[in-house]
Amino acid sequence: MTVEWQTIKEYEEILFESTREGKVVKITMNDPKTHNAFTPGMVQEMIDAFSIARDDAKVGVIILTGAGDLAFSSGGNQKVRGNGGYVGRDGIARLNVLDLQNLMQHVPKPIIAMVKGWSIGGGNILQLMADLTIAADNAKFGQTGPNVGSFDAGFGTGLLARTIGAKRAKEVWFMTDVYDAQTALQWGWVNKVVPLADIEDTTLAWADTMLQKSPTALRFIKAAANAADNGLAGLQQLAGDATMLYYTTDEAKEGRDAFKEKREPDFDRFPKFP
Ligand SMILES: CC(C)(COP(=O)(O)OP(=O)(O)OC[C@H]1O[C@@H](n2cnc3c(N)ncnc32)[C@H](O)[C@@H]1OP(=O)(O)O)[C@@H](O)C(=O)NCCC(=O)NCCSC(=O)c1cc(O)c2ccccc2c1O
Repeated sequence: MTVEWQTIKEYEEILFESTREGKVVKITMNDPKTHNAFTPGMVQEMIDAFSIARDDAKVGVIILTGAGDLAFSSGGNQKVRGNGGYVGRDGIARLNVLDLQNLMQHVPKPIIAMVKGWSIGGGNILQLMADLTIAADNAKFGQTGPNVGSFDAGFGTGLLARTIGAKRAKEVWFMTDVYDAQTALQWGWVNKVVPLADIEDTTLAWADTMLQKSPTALRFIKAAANAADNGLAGLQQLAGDATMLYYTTDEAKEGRDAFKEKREPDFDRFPKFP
């Protein structure tokens, strides 16, 4: 089925669109001539788009994908790699994809990676950071770091090991082989494999299902799923969500209002639940 996408904001290196009356947004890495390799500029644009999606209370699900049918992403653009990182329009070398990885874990809404073709290097780590992955039957997964003088020893190694198992993660990094979609499915690297022609419909069907669920429940499940692995940062996320909920209660409002009204708070009337 053809889906109508509306542009939310114009960028140079990504597309940022919405459908379902703004409830589902799609961020598309848009440089098909390099298999959607990312530059610092493209990463900065994705950070901006994810931040907009995070702040928009209408948005329930975020899709991350690559332009065209041949690639999700081939990772960091080696043609702009300098010394100490990837060099952006400002001439500064940086690894700002690490900021994007963190943001993807902090955005309190489900992120679906919609993977067609190559999912390689840092691109594959972005699909790993997504909460769910729908892969087309032409998808190919792998890490190339040791071939090109790079590695991601953070989420790219640790989260991969937690996702597909330590032995398999080490194989992926040490051997730098390419794995097809069925193998990725069997290893728990992706959630579902569908024919290429069906991938957008399937991804939207999953998004539609999640839109029917309690957004607060999904928010806490995402935070809880990441909390133990992320130490105090994971606890901070979960605790921040709890504080946000607490602020909506009459009990918390009483504390705020008493301060503003220069009186003692009356917390005695609130139940002490078991
Ligand atoms: C992905 C491929 C296996 C596809 O091979 P294929 O034969 O199908 O296509 P071509 O090789 O002919 O590619 C077509 C066209 O695209 C250009 N291209 C492909 N990938 C990149 C890339 N990553 N950067 C720049 N350009 C790319 C290619 O040169 C061709 O254009 P021409 O004009 O030259 O014809 C194969 O392309 C491939 O292996 N690509 C490289 C994959 C790779 O090594 N990626 C980088 C890994 S490192 C990384 O991503 C990374 C990024 C970070 O930001 C990190 C941050 C912190 C820690 C670690 C990081 C990290 O590891």
